[in-house]
Amino acid sequence: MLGPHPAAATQPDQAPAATHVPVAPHRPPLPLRVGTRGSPLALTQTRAFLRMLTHFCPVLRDLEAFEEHVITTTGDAVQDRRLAEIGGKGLFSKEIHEALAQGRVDFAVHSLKDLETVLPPGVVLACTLRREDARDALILGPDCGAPDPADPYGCLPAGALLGTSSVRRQAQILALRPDIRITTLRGNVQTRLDKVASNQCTASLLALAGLRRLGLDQRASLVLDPEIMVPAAGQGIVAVTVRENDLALRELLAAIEDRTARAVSTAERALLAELDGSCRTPIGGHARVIRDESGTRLRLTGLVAREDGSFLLRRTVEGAVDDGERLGRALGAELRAESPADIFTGD
Ligand SMILES: NCc1[nH]cc(CCC(=O)O)c1CC(=O)O
Repeated sequence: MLGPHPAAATQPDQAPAATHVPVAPHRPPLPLRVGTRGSPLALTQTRAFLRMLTHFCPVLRDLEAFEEHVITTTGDAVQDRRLAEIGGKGLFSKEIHEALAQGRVDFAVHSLKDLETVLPPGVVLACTLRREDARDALILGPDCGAPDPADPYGCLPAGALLGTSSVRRQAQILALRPDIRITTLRGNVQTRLDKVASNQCTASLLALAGLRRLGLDQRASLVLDPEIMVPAAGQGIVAVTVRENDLALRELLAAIEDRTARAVSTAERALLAELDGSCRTPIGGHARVIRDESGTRLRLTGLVAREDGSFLLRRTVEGAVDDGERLGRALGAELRAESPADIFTGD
């Protein structure tokens, strides 16, 4: 039914200027085909983004304007092993970007934190959307005590079984509570909540952003201060990728970009790129735009740790809002210089 997509055709340069064929820059060929993962969170994010795009761009206010293409990624297909053991980057985006490069979809919506720092050739980050809360939340099961913000892990009984597949969360909690045991917990957000509720693990840690978007944030027993639990780079930000040469779509998407989200994600992703850890290296990155009497600036916190929590290094730097790339690189280099080398080589 689709046939060759109009975007694939080159503009006829033989069209005589006298005909004044209107080439409206904001009217891309329809339908626009959006690539997305099929998890409830991915679909919720994708549909919210399409609503926003429609609101911004009235020409798309047509039910036929979009076509949703659900693409299963390696990260979706593999549920029984720790992601860190599968190895490789872009586990949640590789197949989607193949579809983009091959012209099977026109753009793709992702959780920025699942997007590799170096995108495949010909693919660019078209826009970053306003950040939802970047913090992690503690999900407590029936064996836990009452949550106390002054002592966030005090509610976890000795030897509690924490369900997580994130080495970043694991390392940070073990640094404060070495008695805690870690068990791999994968699957979508609802599955993980169910495993805590049914006591298959004592507690878990999830991004508050995902819970909020799914309307499940009442399940967050306690939200962790980013100083206690440094979030992942890009956590809470939805990002859209597009073909580098699709200038019309890039222009459209750039217009709805949230500039603060771009500034913080540039810094966080530059930090991640500089550290170039394996996915077994616990790394956190969290930037904020600070506005006070001394002006507006970017504050970036980075974290490097050992998986077992026996080493944990956290540093914060500040700089100009538009200098995130340099700031992230500099902080990454500093953290790397101060960490034992084996953390990055995985020996
Ligand atoms: N791969 C898991 C993933 N990717 C993005 C989110 C949450 C939403 C976000 O960070 O924007 C989650 C779930 C979680 O970490 O709890």
